Amino acid sequence: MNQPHGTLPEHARAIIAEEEALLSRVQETLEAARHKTGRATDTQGLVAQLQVLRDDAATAAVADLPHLLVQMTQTRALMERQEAVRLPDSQAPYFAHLRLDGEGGARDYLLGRTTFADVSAGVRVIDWRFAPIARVFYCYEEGDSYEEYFGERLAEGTVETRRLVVIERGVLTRIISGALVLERAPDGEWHSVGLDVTSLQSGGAGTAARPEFLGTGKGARRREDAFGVTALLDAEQYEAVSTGPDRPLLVLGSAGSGKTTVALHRLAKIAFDDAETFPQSRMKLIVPEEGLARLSRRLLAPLGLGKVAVQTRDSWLLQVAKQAFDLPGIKLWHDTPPLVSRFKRHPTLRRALAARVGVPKTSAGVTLERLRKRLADAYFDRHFLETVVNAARGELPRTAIDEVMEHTRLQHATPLSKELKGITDPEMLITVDGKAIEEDTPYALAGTVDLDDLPILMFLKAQHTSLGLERLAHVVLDEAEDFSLFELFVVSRLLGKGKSCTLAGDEMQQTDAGFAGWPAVLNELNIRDAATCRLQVSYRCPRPVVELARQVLGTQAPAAHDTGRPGAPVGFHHFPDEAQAQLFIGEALRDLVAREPHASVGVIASSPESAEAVFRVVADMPWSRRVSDGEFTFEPGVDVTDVGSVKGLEFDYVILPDVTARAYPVDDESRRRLHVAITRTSHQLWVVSSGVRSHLIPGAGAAAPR
Ligand SMILES: Nc1ncnc2c1ncn2[C@@H]1O[C@H](COP(=O)(O)OP(=O)(O)OP(=O)(O)O)[C@@H](O)[C@H]1O
Repeated sequence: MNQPHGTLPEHARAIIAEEEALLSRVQETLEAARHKTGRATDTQGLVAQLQVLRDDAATAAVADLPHLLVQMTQTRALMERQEAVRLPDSQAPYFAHLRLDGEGGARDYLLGRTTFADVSAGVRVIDWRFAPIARVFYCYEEGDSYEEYFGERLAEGTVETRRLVVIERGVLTRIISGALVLERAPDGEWHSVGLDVTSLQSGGAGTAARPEFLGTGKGARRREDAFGVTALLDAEQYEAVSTGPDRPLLVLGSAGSGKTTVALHRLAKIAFDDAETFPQSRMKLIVPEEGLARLSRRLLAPLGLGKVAVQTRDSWLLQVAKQAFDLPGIKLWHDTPPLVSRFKRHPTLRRALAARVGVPKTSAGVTLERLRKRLADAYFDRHFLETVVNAARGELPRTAIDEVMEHTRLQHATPLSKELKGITDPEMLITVDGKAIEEDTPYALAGTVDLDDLPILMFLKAQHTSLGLERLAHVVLDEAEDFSLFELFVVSRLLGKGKSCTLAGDEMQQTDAGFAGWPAVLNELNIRDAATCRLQVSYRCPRPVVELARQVLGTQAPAAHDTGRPGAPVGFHHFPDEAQAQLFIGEALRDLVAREPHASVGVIASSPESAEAVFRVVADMPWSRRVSDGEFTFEPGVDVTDVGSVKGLEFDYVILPDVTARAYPVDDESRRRLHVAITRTSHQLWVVSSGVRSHLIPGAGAAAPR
């Protein structure tokens, strides 16, 4: 597959020469522009640039006009604000090369992150968000005829060249032209290598890896982030990204199909197309977990969206609740029993509570404390709780009723501090180990509010009066299947009349039972007319992983459209006891990290406790990290974590250390949890078990567990 430069065919060498010459020209032109703006005072430099642009515009072809006009507008705006001109980064000024043969003859366009044109030098770097040219790039193949509106006028022509290029630290290192992939080795020699576009981002094609051997060579060498996914968006994704800013959009698709990618690129395009209506300060991304919040911030920065606020659902809820109730703080209880939490998040509670509230008569009594008491009345009403549980049709066990009542009783008990207010000596309110007297006792719950209650309390308040929340210009909800109807209700209050929002989700990844369904989600947000796109291509996971994930889902699995690219087979390893399994994992990790020091590895346990146990075997290694609060660093190395923390994330290698019958019993929720863990894999997956292996893994025995 590997063909060195000397033996490359003539046309491949011509492509390399052409791309290298083009890059040199761009870098020289950029250098000159930088020199010009650096020498003059800012304003003088801008005036000069505007003059050049005007001259260009006077002689430009139709296809050039739109981006020249954009650049003129931007330059004028900068002049008004007395800011310096932003030029593309000459270390990586663009990521794609498009040559169009149209009415004015052949023209080269380079897609990058910042627009820059010097038409006299034949240099046109176009921001990928800039519609007419970008649309041709994303929606047409080399050799296709195109017909697109450039401004008011219809432009026609042929796509002569469509190439992806990787420029790292100012050097061209990769060219992809159709099926031809050319790579520059560190010694400067060019080679032709095999094509696997879908895995470009993570390093290359699948190899003939064996299931019992961890490692496919992907993490052996350092990978630069030069080849951003922006260059790879497929036509379907680009269409979704280009949905008009006012239209709500629901992005659906299986794990790793690019939902987050689409949502974030849409945000970038909206901000670019109409920065005045959609300033970054009024756009927000809300995600269920800290790990995904951190990843999203990293992905937003190169898209120029560093000022968009990214919040976890919990921190967002607390922030809006404080605003809605005009309180500096709310005493939260963070250890809500899982069943109580599930009850409070279930869609049937939303319906039952709406019916119970009835038509409000007065806006008096909407303080947090008053509403908290009213909500407690409902939680103490056994008949009401039974109605909710019955309506859930088996998704909520009957034991939830007593658990909710007991939990509410503890939260509404008189705080110990009040009961003991006769005691004036503060020393007497401290235990021998220095803790407050109610700590670690049921009294600690007294006077607290569950996080899950915050949206319910806001819902109750909104029945009487406005929540007084600041409106947002655009909201993105990632992993939208994890938002309860009450939370969506609060989101709808943030959107106001605009309704500009993007929801990305996959019902197969809901972490707890009780997803209301997409129609109910859209209904709650009052966006029944939302555009919907269903992404079909599985980009993250190789085929063996996709197939296992589908088998684990069983009858819940949606119809298959695409089963991913070829890749390493899944390794199944079974041991009589846990200690053996952990030692085996420790050895395999040491070996892998020695061979592939730049790989990212996720050891994803079924629970935090199990993650803690596995971590012990590698805790002393400098490359191992125990990630418990979503504090991922996204550096090479091994993250030992649990399935509750990894939604939306991905690793080159994934090891599931405890796929036992106890950790993943045969029920729908376990199926979805295991499916989430499996689909974090971008290269190779190992499923490790001890004792009794989970029956969710198909062909127990046939898949050669050891
Ligand atoms: N068109 C594409 N070509 C190549 N890679 C892509 C493409 N679109 C997305 N990817 C890559 O696929 C991976 C998964 O993308 P993303 O995280 O957006 O998927 P997702 O559907 O949100 O996943 P999840 O369901 O796990 O949340 C990322 O590495 C992303 O960069």
